[in-house]
Amino acid sequence: MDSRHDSFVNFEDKDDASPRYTGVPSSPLSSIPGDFESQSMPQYMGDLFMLENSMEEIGSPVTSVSDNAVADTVHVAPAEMAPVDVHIYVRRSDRKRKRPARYSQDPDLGTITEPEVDKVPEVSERPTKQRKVSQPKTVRETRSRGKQTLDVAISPEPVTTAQPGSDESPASSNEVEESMSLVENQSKKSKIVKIKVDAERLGQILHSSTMDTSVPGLSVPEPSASEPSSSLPATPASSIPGPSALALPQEHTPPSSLTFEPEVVLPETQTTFNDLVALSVDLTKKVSIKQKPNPRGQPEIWADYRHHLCESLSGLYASWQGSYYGKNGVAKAFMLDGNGHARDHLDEDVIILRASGSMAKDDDNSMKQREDQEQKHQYHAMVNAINQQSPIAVICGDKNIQVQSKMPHKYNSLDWYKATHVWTEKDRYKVIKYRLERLDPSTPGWWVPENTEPIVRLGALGPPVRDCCGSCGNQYDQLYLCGWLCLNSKCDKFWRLSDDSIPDATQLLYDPRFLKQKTPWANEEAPLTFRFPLYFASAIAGEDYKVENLRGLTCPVCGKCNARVKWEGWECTHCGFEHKPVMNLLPAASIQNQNHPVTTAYPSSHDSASPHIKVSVNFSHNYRWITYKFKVSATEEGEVVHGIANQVVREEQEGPNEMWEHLQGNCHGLVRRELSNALMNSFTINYGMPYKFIAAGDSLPFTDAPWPVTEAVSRLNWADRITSGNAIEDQEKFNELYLVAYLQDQSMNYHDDGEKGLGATVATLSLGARADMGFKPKAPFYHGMRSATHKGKKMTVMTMDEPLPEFPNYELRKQFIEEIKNADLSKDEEMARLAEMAKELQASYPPKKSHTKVDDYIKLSLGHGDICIMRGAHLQKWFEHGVSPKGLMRYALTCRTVLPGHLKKSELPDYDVDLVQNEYDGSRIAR
Ligand SMILES: O=C(O)CCC(=O)C(=O)O
Repeated sequence: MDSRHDSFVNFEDKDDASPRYTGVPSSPLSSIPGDFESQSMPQYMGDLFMLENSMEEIGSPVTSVSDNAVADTVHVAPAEMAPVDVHIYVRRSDRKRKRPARYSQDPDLGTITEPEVDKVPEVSERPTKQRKVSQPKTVRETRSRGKQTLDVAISPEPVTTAQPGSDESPASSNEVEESMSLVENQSKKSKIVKIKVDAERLGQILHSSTMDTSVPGLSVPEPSASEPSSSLPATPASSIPGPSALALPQEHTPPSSLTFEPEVVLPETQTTFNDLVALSVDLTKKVSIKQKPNPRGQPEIWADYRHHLCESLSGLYASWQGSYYGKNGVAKAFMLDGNGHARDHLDEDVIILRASGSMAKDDDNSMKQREDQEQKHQYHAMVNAINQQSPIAVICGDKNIQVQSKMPHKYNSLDWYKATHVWTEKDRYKVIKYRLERLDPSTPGWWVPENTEPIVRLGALGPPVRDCCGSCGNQYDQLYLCGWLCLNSKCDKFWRLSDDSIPDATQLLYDPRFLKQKTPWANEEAPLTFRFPLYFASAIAGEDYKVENLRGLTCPVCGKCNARVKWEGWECTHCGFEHKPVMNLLPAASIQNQNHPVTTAYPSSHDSASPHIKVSVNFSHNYRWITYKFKVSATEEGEVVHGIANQVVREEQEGPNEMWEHLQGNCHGLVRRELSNALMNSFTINYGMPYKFIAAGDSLPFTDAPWPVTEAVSRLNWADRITSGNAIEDQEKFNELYLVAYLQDQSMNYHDDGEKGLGATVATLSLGARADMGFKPKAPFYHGMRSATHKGKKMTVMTMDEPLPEFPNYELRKQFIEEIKNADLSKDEEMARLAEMAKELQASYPPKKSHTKVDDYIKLSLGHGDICIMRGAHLQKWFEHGVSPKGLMRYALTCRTVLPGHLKKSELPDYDVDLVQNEYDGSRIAR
């Protein structure tokens, strides 16, 4: 199989060690010394992020208003705590009410969907009663990050529960339909009191009483005449955050028909709870992709294909498959596409996402989490991004379910973000989650639906509730309205509510104060625009061939990402923008390696070969000709010849130096071919007979070729003759030349040139940078095992190919092959036996010895002007070769003989492929 296209260009700086295909972070965690879990984080960062086991102290007493919509308890702080404030209210329950804001699985979306519209905390089926609650003592304000916040504790005084006009008996503490948990730090000592609260009604009351209607965007209904809102206790809206600071959506305004119980005190923190539920539901609403509204704008950059995106944004986002990109241990970018985690969130300013990894395909082919996510490199890279205040770029795919609007393109840049929180949650498995906040939220993002206003702006709700774990002592923000949770995955209270229960993962609603908090950074400037500056040719020789200067184009006109496909420069396939700076060429003199100077003497060899390879050497025409002969199968031989050129060869008239310099300026039409959602690594062009693996018609006549092409064909024919001993009239002449131009770091993966209908000899002239070329037997041949599918079942079976003596398990394999040949087995029996044999072969390998990897038999070091000839009808069937150049720029001019009959009539070229030229005879370099 031809796998030469499998390698993609990594356009990043040379020092980047990141893998090309995966979302695995690129770099070692060099910036994270030792055991990260035990590190203290800087005090000044304390407000900005949550980090497991970080030891930052916030100091202020923490009160958490907590409740999920179905939890039943009010946690009351112990009596000795001071100050003690009571904020409980009552309502009549509404047993008909739908379940609270909760997520449900929508088969259409295949993911979580918006909660039910009627979003109120769940109520019990029990009859309800009004409860009188003790009056609050004080409301204490504390200051946090320059904002007023409310610390609330609750008095341990008894709770009365008789509702006026109700004949129901007081509810027991078990009769709670909704609760709010007000917890002081010493949660272990908390006393639990259960009350009924009608959140909706409460919301109504509060809307009509404490809302500051002057807040822009706030929609508050006029209180109706029947509403005794004037009897509300006077709580200056200006003194507290909460509803006065909320911009509540109209649809969550409660109905105005309910009556108010004047004896109930309305605490401000409580005030927000019901609104918080509604707000949370509204903020986390999800709409199916088809129903998403149009965005108000367009992304700065966009792409149709992942490889065009990655090549254009390399250095910022170069993850061909994964959703995450990091470099040197710092998170750089995320790609958000598909469904994500159930509680992923993406609004105009905030993103919550799950760490990538730990997923595997389920039986139904969907990706499912299969194991706990651990705090690995990606986690630490996010922590580094937080600590270093290093912005993160976010790209959104058109399959993203969280984003509020329809994505105009397959991939769209969103914006730059601050990483603010990393933490661990738990569903079935532990999940690592991140919170990102827009770096500059001053103007609405382009993806905000047109004609809409944000529901609530960043920071408008004040800071989130923060509490401290009674067991591990760590402090965390409260993430969900169900209550505060310890997020230290090593703590015995991890992911437990204050009553020690584990929250129902399907019922979790984000606390809007957590979602919408504002995190100040010292510098909130984006480090780059997504439209990268254009590259202009450098005056420095060779600079234009450097990998970082080859990255794709983020079109300055339309924003489309276009990989660099043409040798001549960049083109936008959307708007036609072109950028073709004239490249500064590398002179032949620059090829000389001062450590290994090539002189007029026969150059020394830098090749290596396995001991079983027969090596012979000849010297002629200023080439050192080394021949490597080896068995390519049990019955056939093949050879690889390496002609190492010296200075005389290189400097010959129309020789390698002149060819090299001419080709750089005159070989037009080189392209990186687009093949099944990838681009071939290097630039290529084909002359003469069409070479099958390139689409027919992509070949040019030799008459259109620059002179070094026809010169190379002639020289390679000559080299084949003098190394094979064939007379010119017996020679199967080359009629095709495939020219490959490798720029820095481009390479060709292991492949064979065994397309059917090709002659037995393939020869290459190498120009420019030195390259390693490896030859090895194909893995199934070498190890005697291959994968097979039999009756729909995937299995590894032994191959029946006769092994070579140097292969592993040589004797055993021969014995097995004989056994199969002599046994009279049905196909099923044979496959079963071959599978058993493969197991036995595997078992006989020493521990840690790979049974898929194969080492090179021969490694050539090809220099400028060198010739490589592969000869043998079966060499390409059993062996493969791969090339990795080591310098800035290299050409390989490879000739084959495309035999008559190889191409269908329709594939035959409509030009003459015969080379009318003088045959090269090497006379100028004879020695
Ligand atoms: O780059 C080279 O030297 C060889 C190229 C090659 O293997 C091919 O064209 O198939």
